[in-house]
Amino acid sequence: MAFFAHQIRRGFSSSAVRNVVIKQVTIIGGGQMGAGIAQVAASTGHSVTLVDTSDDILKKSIKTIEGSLKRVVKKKFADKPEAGEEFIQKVLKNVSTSTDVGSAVQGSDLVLEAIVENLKIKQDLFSRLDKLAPAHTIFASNTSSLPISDISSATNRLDRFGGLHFFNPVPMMKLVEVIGTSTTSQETFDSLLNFSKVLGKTPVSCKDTPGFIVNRLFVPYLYEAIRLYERGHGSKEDIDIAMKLGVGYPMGPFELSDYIGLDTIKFIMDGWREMDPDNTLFAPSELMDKLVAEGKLGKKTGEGFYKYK
Ligand SMILES: CCCCCCCCCCCCC[C@H](O)CC(=O)SCCNC(=O)CCNC(=O)[C@H](O)C(C)(C)COP(=O)(O)OP(=O)(O)OC[C@H]1O[C@@H](n2cnc3c(N)ncnc32)[C@H](O)[C@@H]1OP(=O)(O)O
Ligand SMILES: NC(=O)c1ccc[n+]([C@@H]2O[C@H](COP(=O)([O-])OP(=O)(O)OC[C@H]3O[C@@H](n4cnc5c(N)ncnc54)[C@H](O)[C@@H]3O)[C@@H](O)[C@H]2O)c1
Repeated sequence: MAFFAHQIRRGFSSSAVRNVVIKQVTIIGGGQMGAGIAQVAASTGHSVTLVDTSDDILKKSIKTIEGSLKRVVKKKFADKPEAGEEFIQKVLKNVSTSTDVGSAVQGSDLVLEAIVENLKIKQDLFSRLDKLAPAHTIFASNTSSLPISDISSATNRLDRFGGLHFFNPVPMMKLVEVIGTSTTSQETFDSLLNFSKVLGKTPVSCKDTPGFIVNRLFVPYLYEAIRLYERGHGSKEDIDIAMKLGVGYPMGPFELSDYIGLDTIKFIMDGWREMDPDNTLFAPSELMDKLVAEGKLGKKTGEGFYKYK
């Protein structure tokens, strides 16, 4: 950590902004990840504004949050259902929704982006936000696979920009990867670390390298699983059982891929192949391409490697 902090500090710019205690959070993108992050931030007393492109999507996000909170209170308030209901209402009160990013970022200490995994779309969003958000506001991206420095390059707040990579499902997964680029200031990095802790998560410090820590190790494993299956070395059911019972993973690679979404996975792999075309690790999978082309994207569409319903 000392070495890493030193590396980060080297890039510290002359910004006058000091440690920001994050109270008010704007989350852009109310999908799987954005809704989960909004839930956890609101549950820990933050004032959250969730932004998406339509009111219908935002209604669905709030329904998802409500459903997940019900699962949380079932355990947390097992003997006190009234207290559980009170908790849910209190948390929901902390979340407001908006389709207007301009007004949503006013007064915000942190803008956390969890929209589609597309560099150009993320850059366009942040470039716009940079002109609208207060000077002290920290920007962060939840990207799984894009360099944070490529996203932040669309802004003039390089010292107040970092990565906060959460894991799916956010309410259950304890880890947050905190990513500092060579220009992220120490103050910004510390604010993001503290924020992750206040959310009840365990942060780890990462450099802005492909896949950070988890996905750098995880992607080769997932991809080798699909190749094993394509070569006929094992059924997907047996590969899943093997990894659950042999290594203690809660989900096998095919179950997990269906859970993450095959479109997200394909998007990430296609992007990495574009950046490093000769790396055999990122070679395309016929089966994955076929499933995505057929709209079999995993749990969310009712079918992926497995059928649901
Ligand atoms: C195959 C080839 C593919 C190649 C592709 C390569 C490219 C890959 C690219 C990477 C993609 C991006 C990845 C991303 O950047 C990073 C990630 O997020 S990776 C995903 C990490 N997540 C996991 O690994 C999840 C592992 N699974 C689990 O931990 C558990 O299975 C689970 C999800 C917690 C569910 O638990 P289970 O025991 O299985 O099932 P239950 O339903 O009984 O749940 C247990 C317990 O948890 C409560 N719960 C579950 N979900 C929620 C929720 N959303 N909100 C609230 N509570 C929840 C549930 O109620 C249960 O509570 P209990 O009954 O015990 O009180
Ligand atoms: N799915 C995962 O397991 C996972 C895990 C960690 C990180 N991530 C990353 O999190 C991000 C979001 O992933 P997700 O799975 O939640 O995606 P998702 O498709 O579930 O949600 C994305 C949401 O963003 C909205 N959106 C798109 N463009 C927008 C814009 N310009 N302004 C406002 N809203 C916009 C969409 O309407 C959608 O509701 C991606 O960068 C992804 O790589 C995903």
